[in-house]
Amino acid sequence: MRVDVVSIFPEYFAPLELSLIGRARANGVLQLGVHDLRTWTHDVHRTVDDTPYGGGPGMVMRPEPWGEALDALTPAEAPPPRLLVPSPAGAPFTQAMAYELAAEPHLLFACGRYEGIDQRVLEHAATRMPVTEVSLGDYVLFGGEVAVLVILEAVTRLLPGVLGNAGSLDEESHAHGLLEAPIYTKPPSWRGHDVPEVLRSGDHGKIARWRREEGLLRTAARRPDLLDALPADQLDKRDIAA
Ligand SMILES: COc1cccc(COC(=O)c2cn[nH]c2)c1
Repeated sequence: MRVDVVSIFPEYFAPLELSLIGRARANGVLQLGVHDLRTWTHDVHRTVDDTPYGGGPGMVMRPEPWGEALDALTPAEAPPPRLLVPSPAGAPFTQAMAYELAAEPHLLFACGRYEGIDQRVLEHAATRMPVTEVSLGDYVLFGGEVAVLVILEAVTRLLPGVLGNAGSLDEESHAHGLLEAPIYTKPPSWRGHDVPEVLRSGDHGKIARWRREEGLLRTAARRPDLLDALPADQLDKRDIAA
């Protein structure tokens, strides 16, 4: 997968050299390009923002530098990249979207700052490539950079060969639309707290049932919204005989 990121703070992405994403790059699973938006400015002050039409606080990112940046990063002959714009006004980012993005050959991230990017940038881009504004949650950050780090981590770990034990993918939270059950390791007793007996029983059927039950109870307690989203056949309300 190729990923390009455009930002006025390209140094935000230095950490990507480290940890798993660094390994993904090393073994060629991920090609990452980080670009400074100011590359595509031509004035002596390298201006990327201006005041908002219609008034209001803050500044807006000008369309011209973005237009030239997206042109430069959208190769004419190859299939167009998918443009992702982290934004408080975006569609919720979910594990399902992470899987969807992990299947894309080329992602192009636009990091907004200030009050945002002139809307015409997205309108024009949409005539050449798929454009998705994506939200990580109902709060406002200074800019899209941190959101891109989150999305890239969620997506990269789904790429083949990035996670050592692929098994850990299909049992994690949100893999089945539910929260994961509690997990334990040695010692069997620690500061008076014991590991649930069932997990040490060796009865794998019983363990699987216990984990599903615990996952359902946790989901009902912390994320009832996820229960409502479950396909009917996956959830027998009696399962949560609390
Ligand atoms: C595109 O314009 C802007 C403007 C301001 C901040 C940002 C960064 O994104 C967020 O703040 C965000 C993403 N998910 N939840 C919050 C983008």
